[in-house]
Amino acid sequence: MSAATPEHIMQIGLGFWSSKTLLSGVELGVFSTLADGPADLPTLQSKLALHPRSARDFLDTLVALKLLERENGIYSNTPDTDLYLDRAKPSYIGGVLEMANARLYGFWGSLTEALRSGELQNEGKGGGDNFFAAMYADPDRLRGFLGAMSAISAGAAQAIAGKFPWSEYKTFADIGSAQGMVPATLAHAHPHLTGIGFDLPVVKPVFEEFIAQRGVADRVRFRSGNFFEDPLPDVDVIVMGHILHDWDLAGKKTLLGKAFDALSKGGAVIVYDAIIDDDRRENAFGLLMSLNMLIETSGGFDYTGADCQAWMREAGFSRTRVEPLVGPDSMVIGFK
Ligand SMILES: C[S@@+](CC[C@H](N)C(=O)[O-])C[C@H]1O[C@@H](n2cnc3c(N)ncnc32)[C@H](O)[C@@H]1O
Repeated sequence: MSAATPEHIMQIGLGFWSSKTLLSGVELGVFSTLADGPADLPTLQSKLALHPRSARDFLDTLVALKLLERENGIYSNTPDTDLYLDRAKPSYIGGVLEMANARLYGFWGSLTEALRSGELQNEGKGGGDNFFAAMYADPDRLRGFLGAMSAISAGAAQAIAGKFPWSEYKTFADIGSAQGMVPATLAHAHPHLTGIGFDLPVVKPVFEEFIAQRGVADRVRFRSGNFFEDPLPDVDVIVMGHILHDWDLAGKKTLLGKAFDALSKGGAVIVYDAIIDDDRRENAFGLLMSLNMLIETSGGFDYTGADCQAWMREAGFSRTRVEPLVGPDSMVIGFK
């Protein structure tokens, strides 16, 4: 029998110390600055406008957290932070962390209140605009959010391009496409495919710019629409990534029913999210994501593969299966 220790409890209980140190590092541009070249403490203190009191503690904390390296007093990025946290590189994933720092970090402070009230705790608290309306009223936040979605979905997009039998299909639509990471990745990997990114009208210019940059504008088009009010495009495959978890059970079932109606016979729907394991005890990220939906939405929640397959069968899909993608994400496929 293993002896009890407080270590695990304390690591989780004070986990926000490490989290916020990284988020402030991204906000201050520590990693982008060091991507220009290694630097010593006085140089960084001046370039990052840090007060002398804690500059050394801050940078050495990042060293101890294995997010920076230090040799003979000279700080540099690790290979990971240089690739993923330098704003000048296309591989930058800091958009998600900037969003977490600017929004979620504060909103999660109200988790206890949310658990008691069942009410969201973000910009929409107290009956304001819904999450997307509030976010999309500000062009900078719109771009930031859509870019963050691309960073979150890049790995899943590659896995979906590799794991689904695309050679059997010709057309697809990505419903709630954001900037278009999934359509761009699918079109790039499979030159026989043509696709549609379907999202709210305000997303169009950001989508079209991204698709042109990726060189697939001849095969991927944008369609403006509201997925609760408008019909979904008639295609062979419908993808819904990080969509179903935003909505309550009725909304989830409505979207799956609309996908079934729009698909051609023999078509398929691919739903991906941080799908929770059926026993609801392993995928901590998926369960935390569901709490994040409590903070961010009025009825959204994450779900297991068994839940989603049952909803798909209820919508009319005849065969369903779950396949892991990358990290905490899995896809649930339903065949019409
Ligand atoms: C959480 S993001 C997911 C983006 C992308 N599928 C991914 O996985 O990275 C949800 C997307 O749904 C879009 N959306 C929200 N409500 C919508 C609606 N009623 N009709 C169409 N799109 C909507 C948002 O604009 C946003 O791009």
